[in-house]
Amino acid sequence: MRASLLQIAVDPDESVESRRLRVAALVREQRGADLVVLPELWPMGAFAYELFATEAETPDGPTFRAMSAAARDAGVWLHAGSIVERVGDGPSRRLYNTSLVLSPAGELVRTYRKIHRFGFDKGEATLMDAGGELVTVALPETTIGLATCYDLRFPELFRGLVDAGAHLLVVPAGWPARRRAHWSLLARARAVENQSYVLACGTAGTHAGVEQAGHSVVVDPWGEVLAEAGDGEEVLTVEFDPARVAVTREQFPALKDRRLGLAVPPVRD
Ligand SMILES: O=C(O)CCC(=O)C(=O)O
Repeated sequence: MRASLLQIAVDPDESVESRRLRVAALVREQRGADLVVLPELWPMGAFAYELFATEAETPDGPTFRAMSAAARDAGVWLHAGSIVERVGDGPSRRLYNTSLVLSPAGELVRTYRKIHRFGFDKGEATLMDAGGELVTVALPETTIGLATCYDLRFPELFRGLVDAGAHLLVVPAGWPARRRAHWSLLARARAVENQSYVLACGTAGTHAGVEQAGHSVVVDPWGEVLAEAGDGEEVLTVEFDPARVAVTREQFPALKDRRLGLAVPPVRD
């Protein structure tokens, strides 16, 4: 299986529409890949909070239309990263950080609304609503499980995806450079503990004053880094055998030793 991770530079001097056209052209260049992955909120940037409302769109909006045509022209499965999804209008309007997965025919196959919102008492955590549903997608070669950026810090989400049949965990992100070490460490941890491939695709550049970590990475089910990007915009292409997940889980069957339902001891003073 061949995957291309497009580590897009998100800089404020490029308009959202120009970036969409540029990214669509990059996706078209990936003909021959089985899966192409884009980062989180690449149209405007994960920290461009002031653009969330104005650039919010529905899952069949301008980003989908541009990516649909590009996926079809390239004949690839496309994890199109995430958009700010708008649901409803007026006072009842809601926003979600929503990933889109498209088939090689350009159809929208599944969406995933980011479950863990980042920012504590500001930013995404206050501007967006949280998703509540684990999402997997069956591709011809393997089953992928979806997570987004800050989700990477929550191992129980990934264990849920594995229980739902995922062999390959796809994590689009807009991770800041300041915590790059966490990004690399957590991507490997999620791969090792879940005996799964991890494809983690971040952004490059600086937007809203936040330098992005880059260093998109592909980790195999043994925790080995198969490929890692640098700091700038880059296409990271990697070939791997999805069957290695089943082999790893059989040869080192740690997942079978899980002890579920352990009683929580009472709190003592
Ligand atoms: O967890 C982190 O350090 C970064 C998370 C983040 O930037 C995001 O979810 O947008």
